[in-house]
Amino acid sequence: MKILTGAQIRELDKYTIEHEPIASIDLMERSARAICNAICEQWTQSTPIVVFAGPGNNGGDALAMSRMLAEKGYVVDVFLFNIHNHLSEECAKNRDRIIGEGLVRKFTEITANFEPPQLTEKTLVVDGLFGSGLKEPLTGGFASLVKYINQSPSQVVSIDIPSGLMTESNRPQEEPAVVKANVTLTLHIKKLAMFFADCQQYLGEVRTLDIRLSKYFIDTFPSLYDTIETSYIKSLMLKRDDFAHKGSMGNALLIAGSRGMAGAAILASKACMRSGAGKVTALTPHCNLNIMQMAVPEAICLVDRENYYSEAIDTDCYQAVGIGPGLGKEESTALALMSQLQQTNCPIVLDADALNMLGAHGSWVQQLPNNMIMTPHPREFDRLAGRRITSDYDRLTFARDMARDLCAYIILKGHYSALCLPDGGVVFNTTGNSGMATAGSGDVLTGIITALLARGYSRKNACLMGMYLHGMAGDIAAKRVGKESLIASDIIDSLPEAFKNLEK
Ligand SMILES: NC(=O)C1=CN([C@@H]2O[C@H](COP(=O)(O)OP(=O)(O)OC[C@H]3O[C@@H](n4cnc5c(N)ncnc54)[C@H](OP(=O)(O)O)[C@@H]3O)[C@@H](O)[C@H]2O)[C@@H](O)CC1
Ligand SMILES: Nc1ncnc2c1ncn2[C@@H]1O[C@H](COP(=O)(O)OP(=O)(O)O)[C@@H](O)[C@H]1O
Ligand SMILES: [K+]
Repeated sequence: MKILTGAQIRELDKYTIEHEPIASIDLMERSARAICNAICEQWTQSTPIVVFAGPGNNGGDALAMSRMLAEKGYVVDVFLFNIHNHLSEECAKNRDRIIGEGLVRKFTEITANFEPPQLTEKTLVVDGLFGSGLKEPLTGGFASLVKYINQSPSQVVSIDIPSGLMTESNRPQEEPAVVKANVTLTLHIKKLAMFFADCQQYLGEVRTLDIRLSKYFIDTFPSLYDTIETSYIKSLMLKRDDFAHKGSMGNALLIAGSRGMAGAAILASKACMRSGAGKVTALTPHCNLNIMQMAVPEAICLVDRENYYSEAIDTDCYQAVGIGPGLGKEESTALALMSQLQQTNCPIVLDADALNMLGAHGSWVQQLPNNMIMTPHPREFDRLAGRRITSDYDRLTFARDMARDLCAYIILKGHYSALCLPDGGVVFNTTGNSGMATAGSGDVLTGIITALLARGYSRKNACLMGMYLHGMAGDIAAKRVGKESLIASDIIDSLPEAFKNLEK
């Protein structure tokens, strides 16, 4: 599903209104009906409802919804904020309708002073102050109202997006004036901010309500942001030839591990073997040889004479190389890494310490050959970027620019990992769960993507499939062992079932 910016959503609304065609006020009725139904599913008529409506169409939705809830027998008190004596056309029409019907218990239009109502544990607050039209952070009276809502013991439902939250960029504020919702009922399409970790505290449970906006517009309008579709991933699956042999199924090399970090190499190599590569070779320090051979007997081991990776090797016989898990950050390792990158011609995945070493030698990042795949978690990305980035939107923007400048594939890892492509596009992954927040999960991802590259998937497809399979295996593992007990090996153990799901 594409993700549209606030400006694009306004165009989508406009296009739907012109081409369905449907009057703007009727589209608002449709949104309000969907919101009303969602609330009725979760709260009974015995719940007193307090609605805060703003001056724009978000407020219009809230007013229309209040009328519908009142028609269904809910006790509704409505506060419409019209401080500047200017309401959007649809908001004004809905104010007139609400007054005309007279079904809500109390309707107050605030033009100056506001006496806040009592909000109790029983009250349901509906926040329809501001939606996708918010232009800047809330201040003054609106900020005080948001604070009042957030300090109350009431449940809060936000219409479209919690008021105060921007649809895209939200920079850290000292005292953020953003409603903290328990449930966000977002209209038709999730907003970009909903994919960021730093916005989750405001969103609560996000439910997307279908308001039948133009499918044609969404399908044909170019968008920078997209989410992975299962059907698309299934369509990418390469068939195994009946006459396949291990030499034709890809030879993958992993450069991983150092003294005390054999586990990273083991996890990456096992995941690589489980992801379809014909042969996996691990280049690892001599001190880890025995444990590697015992833990992953299927893998071939090449040995570095030091306790860490110290020397680049010839990679001509491999179809893909994964570098980084547990590598350590010795200066000679960093030099070996740079030399390796210059002399390796096949696709390369850079993870963990490989990224940290590049970050520590700032100028090296700009010298990277084209087409690198990088899989940083947020802190690793900040090291690569050479500065502490304070918002998830800024980090994503930085990663997008870096992917374009370096012609690289950057997977910014997180709950919704984001693949930034050389053409400037971003694809969010939708599989995976918090059980995967456990050491070694990232090493598994490196192994999976390296295997897929060796198998012959393009860089883009290996990244998409890798993120998806990794998350799906994590979801299968969470069902089996629960999120609390999940460890990285469980993700590997669930890879067979994840692959089987894609073959169905
Ligand atoms: N038919 C449709 O189009 C549909 C629209 N839909 C609904 O409409 C919502 C979008 O509506 P919207 O575009 O009217 O914007 P909205 O979020 O209500 O805010 C605008 C108001 O806020 C004000 N304002 C802005 N920033 C401010 C600030 N910092 N501090 C204070 N005020 C500020 C701004 O003032 P102005 O800049 O105009 O002076 C204006 O008055 C969307 O989220 C969805 O709920 C759905 O029903 C689907 C069909
Ligand atoms: N809350 C979460 N939801 C979904 N996926 C997660 C979550 N936490 C971690 N992951 C996934 O687990 C992996 C963790 O990688 P990383 O931080 O590099 O771990 P490590 O360095 O320990 O191997 C990433 O692929 C990430 O997307
Ligand atoms: K809102």
